[in-house]
Amino acid sequence: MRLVVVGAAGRMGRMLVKTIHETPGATLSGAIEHSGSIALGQDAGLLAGIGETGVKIVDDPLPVFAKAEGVLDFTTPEATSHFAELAAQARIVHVVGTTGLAQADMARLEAAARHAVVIQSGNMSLGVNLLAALARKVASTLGEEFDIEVVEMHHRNKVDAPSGTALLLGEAAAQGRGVPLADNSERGRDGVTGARKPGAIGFASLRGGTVIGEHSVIFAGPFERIVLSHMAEDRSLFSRGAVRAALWGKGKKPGLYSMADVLGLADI
Ligand SMILES: NC(=O)C1=CN([C@@H]2O[C@H](COP(=O)(O)OP(=O)(O)OC[C@H]3O[C@@H](n4cnc5c(N)ncnc54)[C@H](OP(=O)(O)O)[C@@H]3O)[C@@H](O)[C@H]2O)C=CC1
Ligand SMILES: O=C(O)C1=N[C@H](C(=O)O)C[C@H](O)C1
Repeated sequence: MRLVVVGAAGRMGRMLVKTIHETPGATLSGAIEHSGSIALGQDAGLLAGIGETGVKIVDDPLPVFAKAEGVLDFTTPEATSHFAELAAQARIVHVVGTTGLAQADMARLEAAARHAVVIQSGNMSLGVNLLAALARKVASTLGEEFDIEVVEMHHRNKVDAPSGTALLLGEAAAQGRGVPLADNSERGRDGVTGARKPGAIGFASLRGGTVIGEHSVIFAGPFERIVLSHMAEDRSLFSRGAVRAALWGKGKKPGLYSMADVLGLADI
């Protein structure tokens, strides 16, 4: 499958280039960065530390998408909205790992998914998607006397909070409870907040150092706590998930899919 990496000079972009190189059935057919990026003109493989691939980083996605079958996108919400439109026009698989997506960005992905396969997830790892299924199950089993808190820690350069994964886990817990997350989430507590609202799902974000990604869903009840946790140990966890998603998406009907669909976890 011919794959393009957008944001090819980023932390995930470089990891994606490496993973494509290591994956049978996948080939790097293009690498995109924004105009003005200092990476333009560089070989994507050299930048990723795998040696020369002959694929130079360029800033015009149109001719690159026209020759590809899929695009792997871990960039920014604005860039992802733009790439969604272009990928839909080219009818190629769009794997979206970008987090911090607003409702309007999700609406653009939904519109693109009418014409092409879009696979979007705040976390591409097996472990986190399994954790989400477990959080849904635990939340559906316990009553409101168990308070739910989602805690995450990431590296100092992460720009969005709560993380996409924290929101995915919060959404799973809300589904388990049978309530909409939007009406029940408590974010960014500071000052005299008053007592915790019954039924709230709380979020707390820590930032520092080089932490790749750590998440816990805490169910705090009377005199006991259940803590479900996941720790990412290497970014290749996410890039391998993304390449697997692209290969899975090839030949599927247009639509908006999740990593749970790719991993066969949607029904558990
Ligand atoms: N779903 C998942 O499993 C995972 C999701 N992520 C998410 O992926 C995203 C990227 O993370 P990370 O790699 O750490 O971030 P980086 O900032 O390292 O990478 C993003 C890259 O995209 C580039 N970029 C920005 N705008 C454009 C554009 N218009 N066209 C092309 N390239 C562009 C940036 O360039 P420049 O730096 O010059 O601005 C940068 O090189 C984040 O939202 C993060 O949360 C991360 C890991 C796993
Ligand atoms: O920005 C990151 O690094 C990560 N972002 C994703 C998120 O927001 O959850 C996934 C992973 O935790 C790493």
